[in-house]
Amino acid sequence: MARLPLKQLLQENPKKVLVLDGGQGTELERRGIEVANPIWSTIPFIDESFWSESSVERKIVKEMYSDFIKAGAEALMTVTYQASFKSVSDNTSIKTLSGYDSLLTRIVDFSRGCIGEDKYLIGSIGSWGAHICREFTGDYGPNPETIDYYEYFKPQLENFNKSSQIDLIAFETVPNIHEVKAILSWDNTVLSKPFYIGLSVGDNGLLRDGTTMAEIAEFIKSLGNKINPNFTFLGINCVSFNTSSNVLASIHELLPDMPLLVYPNSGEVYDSEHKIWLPNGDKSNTWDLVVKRYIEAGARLIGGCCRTTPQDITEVSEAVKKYTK
Ligand SMILES: C[S+](C)CC[C@H](N)C(=O)O
Ligand SMILES: N[C@@H](CCS)C(=O)O
Ligand SMILES: [Zn+2]
Repeated sequence: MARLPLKQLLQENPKKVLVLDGGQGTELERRGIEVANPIWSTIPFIDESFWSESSVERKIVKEMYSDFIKAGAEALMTVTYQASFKSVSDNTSIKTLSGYDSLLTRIVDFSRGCIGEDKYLIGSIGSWGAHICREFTGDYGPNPETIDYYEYFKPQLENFNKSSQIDLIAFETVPNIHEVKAILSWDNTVLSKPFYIGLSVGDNGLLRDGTTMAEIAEFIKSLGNKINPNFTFLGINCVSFNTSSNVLASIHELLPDMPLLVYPNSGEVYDSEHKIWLPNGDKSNTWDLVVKRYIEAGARLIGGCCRTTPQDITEVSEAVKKYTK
């Protein structure tokens, strides 16, 4: 394996900041793939025709990875954000656990083939809310504490745990405190490789369900040494570009020793009913400025989420080089 284990890389190089890719789902959409459906960006992988060398969609996915790498990405994600067993089995002809497991393994192996051995491959798992498009509201109904998050995540988690290709598991765009607590209650028999949690935070600096960053920090501190040692980064993703550096700084202040990650969206706002992005009224910051702030706030993994492109990652990568010299 050409790459060092991720934790070793970070421990041996305390100043190292890894550059992540941009938003895969919206980037595929920009390149002509129709993603407005219940399994969102995983849709191209479902039809058997994707796996033939002549597939146009296959070429698009390969080119996307190649362009993110050219832009400077060192860690790239599988396109499996909305590929939970529930989402896939409810909405495609794949109904069995074994069929589902084969699909994920195929996607993971294909993704590794696209990015090569020296880049890190992150297994993307969208939050529970993603399958009902509530990742930007955190509205998990009247009893979010009774949802069986483990049952929901288990098939995807087990596939990524056992995969030798996946370096890091990503719980992305998590908007609800009960889901955060559930994930952090799993020990290293359930989550047996490095993982992170990307919180979905509003412009008001609160988790989408209204929980403060201070409450989240207190909860993490309360776990003490019972915390799963594979918990590698905490951070934010798909938060607005403009507010992201303030939110990250507030988490850093509360948890100064926690390695952080950040990959904001473009600042456009998702209309979940029509599955379209509404314009960003105020793109007042630049990547150069926000990346500088992210690094000051303890970020070790920086990239872009929805509606960010290889051009954004070029700017992220240049800024990371500049501020980690
Ligand atoms: C991060 S959002 C743009 C993903 C898509 C959303 N869950 C949907 O299903 O429309
Ligand atoms: N990794 C996912 C996150 C969506 S919020 C994507 O970029 O498509
Ligand atoms: Zn996003």
